[in-house]
Amino acid sequence: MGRDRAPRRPARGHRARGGAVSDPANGTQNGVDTEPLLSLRGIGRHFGSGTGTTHALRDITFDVFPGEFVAIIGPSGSGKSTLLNVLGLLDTASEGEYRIAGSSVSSLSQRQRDTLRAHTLGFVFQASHILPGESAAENAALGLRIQGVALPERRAAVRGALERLGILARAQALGKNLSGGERQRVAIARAIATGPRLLLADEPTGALDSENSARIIEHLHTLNAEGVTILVITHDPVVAASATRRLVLTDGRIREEAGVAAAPQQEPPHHAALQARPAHRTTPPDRRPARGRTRSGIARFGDEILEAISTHAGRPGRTMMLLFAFLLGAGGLVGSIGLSQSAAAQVSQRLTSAGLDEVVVSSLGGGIVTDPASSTRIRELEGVVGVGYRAQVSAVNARVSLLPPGTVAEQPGFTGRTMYASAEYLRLVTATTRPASAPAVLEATWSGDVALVGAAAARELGIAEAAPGMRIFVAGTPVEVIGIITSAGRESLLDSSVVLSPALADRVRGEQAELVVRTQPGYPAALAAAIPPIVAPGNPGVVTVQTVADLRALQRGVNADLGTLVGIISIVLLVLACLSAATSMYLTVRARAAEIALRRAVGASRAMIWRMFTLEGATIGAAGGLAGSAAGIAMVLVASGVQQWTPILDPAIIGVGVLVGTLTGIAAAAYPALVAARADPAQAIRE
Ligand SMILES: Nc1ncnc2c1ncn2[C@@H]1O[C@H](COP(=O)(O)OP(=O)(O)OP(=O)(O)O)[C@@H](O)[C@H]1O
Repeated sequence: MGRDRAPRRPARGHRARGGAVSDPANGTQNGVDTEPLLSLRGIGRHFGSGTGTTHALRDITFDVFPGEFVAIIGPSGSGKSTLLNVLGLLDTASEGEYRIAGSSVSSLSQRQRDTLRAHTLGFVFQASHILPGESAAENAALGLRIQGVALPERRAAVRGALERLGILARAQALGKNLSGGERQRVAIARAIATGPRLLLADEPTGALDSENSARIIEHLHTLNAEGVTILVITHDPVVAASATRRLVLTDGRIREEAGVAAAPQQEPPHHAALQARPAHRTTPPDRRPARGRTRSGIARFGDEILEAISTHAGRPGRTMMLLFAFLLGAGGLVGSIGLSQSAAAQVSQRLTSAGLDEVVVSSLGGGIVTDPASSTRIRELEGVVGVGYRAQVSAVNARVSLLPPGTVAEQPGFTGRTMYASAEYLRLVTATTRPASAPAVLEATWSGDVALVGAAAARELGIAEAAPGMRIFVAGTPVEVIGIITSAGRESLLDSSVVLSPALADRVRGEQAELVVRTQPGYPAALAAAIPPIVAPGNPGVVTVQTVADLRALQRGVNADLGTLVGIISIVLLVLACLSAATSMYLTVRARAAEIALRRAVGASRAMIWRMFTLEGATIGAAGGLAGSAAGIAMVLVASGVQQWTPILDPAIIGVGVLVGTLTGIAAAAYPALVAARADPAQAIRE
């Protein structure tokens, strides 16, 4: 259907029903177009179902021929916008047949509909839907960008369109700085830059004063005179009067306004601008720009990335928030990887410094270890360099303070370690003291209750120097500080330790007593086997011997634990970053509904919209990842500096940060991009 025969293309004042088509072979008669550009037969559109059904359009039948200027008028709610959306392929009719240039739209794929919208149709909306952060020229180029038209052609077409609308001088002004009239002219420039055959305009003068309205009407007529078919929805009687044909919609039904054939010949009374309206042409010239050169896939992708970046630049507040979310995620990841690697290296370094020359002996209950005979027997074994003694004192037992307990209301608790150690132990771990003789004094039982204090412990306790009469209190007992450990040697914890003399052992209980046996290189394994029967001949099973080989297994365990911990922290941080970014992007999609609809209207496919938001996520994620890498590296450097570790920073970690940021950005954008791609443009354009 839709091919009712009529003798020739009606010049003006067509019937509302049964528009004419003749000569299907070429659609012309004597050089005059006879095939309708638009043909509607029995079109209906209803929303909802059952008793709540709204019939917005009912049995709409009419044709629009090339070169016509048709006004659709009607009261509010009569279905005008719905009709325009159906005509513009932003919405689909519930029933009837709609043909554009002879092709039934119901047989077209979504992609073909997008292409048809991009190349054949141009839209001008009541709210001009100008992108506020982009210049007038960039706004006008939107359709061409979506079509992938090469830059020189794009520039030329945009320049031509802006010039025709008399707004070239404002080409570089941002959309948000344009006046209402200027916006609408840019919107028309955007619509015509792609060289459409049909311009669909919804209340193009609705928000304008009479002077600006007159200019817009003039421009529409100039375009019409150049061959663009115009279909305009309007409440403005002047626009309606200037059309060559008027269709009236009432309650979703259409009728041709009686006696309109002569209407276009009359000059509208109060728009002087229209006096210059050119005569209506029957055969429009083909105004479509040559589309020989479109951008290659890579160049288009580059354009899309630039567009994503420019979108971020146009919304600095939101961009900073998103950037911060990704910065935290990627920074946490990079920082925790760097810190765990540095910490693992530190553990390795400790173990290496323990070297292959150490055996640690402990026993159940500790009695065997504390027996001086055990040390003497071990010392006699081949390969033994020395035997040192150490024992921990639990914090509960130690209660170290500078002033006697109870003399001041509250004393800060000492957070370091309290231990017993023999002078030989201090020598074996190569600790140094001031005075150098302090370790020997520590062991001499006649010296009474004395202690050595590590440099960091001394700072914490507020001890400047070991001096006669300088005391601390350990479990309420006054203890003289006889020296400061100036260098902790191989046992770095000594720095923050208080080392007590054995004379205190009867009042302050020690635990985990151990003998540290320093050996010649290569002896630990043999000594580990030899020591238990020597120190506990009757029951060697109560003796535990640890060598560095055991500690290496421990190191692997520690590294694995650190790795797991880092993994969990990183995943939590990334998930949080992803969730907060996804929320923000989802809100953005909602806020940009009109922009999405506009892009769909000028020909963007669903895939393009999906790509646009995904690229926005990827670019902000990559930027956040880069910033996060920098922050993470700074964190590792600062923490290592404070801990006096050697920072371990693999340069590849920057790449990891950027990659993880990008992937998180894509993941965050996935759902919002899908929502955007699926958005109903007809619905969004109303909002
Ligand atoms: N998505 C929708 N869901 C439900 N009802 C809808 C939807 N779109 C339009 N309608 C209804 O269809 C009818 C026609 O609406 P439409 O917006 O096309 O009218 P209009 O003539 O353009 O009105 P106005 O001049 O006020 O913009 C109205 O009753 C409207 O509420």
